[in-house]
Amino acid sequence: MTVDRDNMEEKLNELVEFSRTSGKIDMKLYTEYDVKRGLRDSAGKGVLTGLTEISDVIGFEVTEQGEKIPANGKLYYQGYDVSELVRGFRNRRFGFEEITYLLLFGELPQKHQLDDFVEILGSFRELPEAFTRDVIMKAPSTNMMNSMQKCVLTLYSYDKNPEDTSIQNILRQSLSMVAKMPLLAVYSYHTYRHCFQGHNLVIRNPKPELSLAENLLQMLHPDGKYTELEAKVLDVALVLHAEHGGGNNSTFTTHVVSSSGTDTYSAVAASLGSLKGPKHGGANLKVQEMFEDIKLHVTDWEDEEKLRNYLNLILDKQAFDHAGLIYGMGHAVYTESDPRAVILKEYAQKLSEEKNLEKEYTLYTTVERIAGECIARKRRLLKPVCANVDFFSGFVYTMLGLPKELYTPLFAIARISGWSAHRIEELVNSSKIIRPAYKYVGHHKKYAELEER
Ligand SMILES: CC(=O)SCCNC(=O)CCNC(=O)[C@H](O)C(C)(C)COP(=O)(O)OP(=O)(O)OC[C@H]1O[C@@H](n2cnc3c(N)ncnc32)[C@H](O)[C@@H]1OP(=O)(O)O
Ligand SMILES: O=C([O-])CC(=O)C(=O)O
Repeated sequence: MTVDRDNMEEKLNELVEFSRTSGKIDMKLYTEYDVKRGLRDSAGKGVLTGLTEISDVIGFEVTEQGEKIPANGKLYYQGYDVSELVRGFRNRRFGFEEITYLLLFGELPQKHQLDDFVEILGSFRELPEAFTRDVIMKAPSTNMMNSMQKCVLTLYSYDKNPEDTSIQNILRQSLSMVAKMPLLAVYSYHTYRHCFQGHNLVIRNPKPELSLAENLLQMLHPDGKYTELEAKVLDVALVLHAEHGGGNNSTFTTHVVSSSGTDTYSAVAASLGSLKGPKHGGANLKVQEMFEDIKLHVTDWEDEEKLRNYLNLILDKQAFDHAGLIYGMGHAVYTESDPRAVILKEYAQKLSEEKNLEKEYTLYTTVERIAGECIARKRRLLKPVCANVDFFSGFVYTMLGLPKELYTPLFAIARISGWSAHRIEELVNSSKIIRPAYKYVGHHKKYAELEER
């Protein structure tokens, strides 16, 4: 049968129109039934759906009178202030491994415990035989997050015990995932460059004695070389992205999916899908694209008025991707500041001085300042809007020579530690399937035979 493409397009367009109109719900009903849209109350506060000891995300202070006021953000991993943790291992190589241990087991490791843990991770840092050829290089993708999802799902087939949801088995699978994630990302990237851009394909093996950050860099660069500074900054970035409470979209996905009793590979693939979204981890790539767009349209970066006008056009859906969002700005919890953005901003400043990119850094900080005001005014927000973790990360990665295709995968390489800790916490504590309610607001109808419709 030959397909009439034009006719098919028309038929599909009709269905598109049905999809647009049939599911449209009157916004007033959300208020009438007090629906917690986005699982948030009318003040924007998240609905309490779980308890966790893994991390604490703080965006407000409570006064003696019990009033909640915006404050500089604080983030604690298992009770430890993340800013202190980052300062604490300034001169050590395995910050991310140490933090992964902390998130999973609740305490900072002693020296011998960290050494053993690094050795265990190193032993998992290899792919099954011919996996790169048979899985990563087959049906390559232009998006590394999708490529990683495919790889994660396929690793199920290579696991001799994939379905067992005992904590022992889930921990084994989780550590294996933490160790393998950089390989999946970097090899997917090399494959993409080879298949879509015609570059030579160089696959470098991981080295068990190197940290995860060092391994990532040595596998990424064809000559395997990297500087100590590059490895250190990347290690810090991974630590800062490793965990953010149970309510963030990808970790909540981990909770939802794990609560059904599914396997680890399915849970990780689902969380990767969530993290990819531009309102979540995918924002780091969007920020970079947004800045390219701003630079194209506002030539004088010091002209604050022109920058403000352009940001307002973005918010009015008249510029950039027409989504009405200034990426890298705003957060569901933080108000005055996101502590991770504060740290990444410091690195951005230092690196921009080294690379003679001070003008670019100033553009970022100007947009950061103006965008907060513009968003608050346009969206009539009473709380301050700050830069989030995604605002400076892409700029930092670019200065480290990391390609934009790997920005969101880098987030995933880090956040797998948090997802794993939360998956275990979900299964240790709760046997209750997560199942909120949706109120039916349609109309019941009488069935009509095909000929009578
Ligand atoms: C790792 C991370 O996930 S960090 C976040 C990364 N995402 C981004 O940077 C994308 C841009 N930012 C946003 O879209 C939002 O700030 C989010 C998704 C991060 C948080 O959204 P919310 O929890 O709804 O934030 P909040 O309650 O403060 O928002 C209030 C209103 O301001 C809007 N708003 C908040 N930030 C922005 C922004 N950067 N640009 C435009 N509008 C914004 C929200 O869309 C919301 O409008 P709505 O009520 O009509 O939906
Ligand atoms: O907590 C959130 O909503 C988003 C998130 O994952 C983060 O900021 O790291």
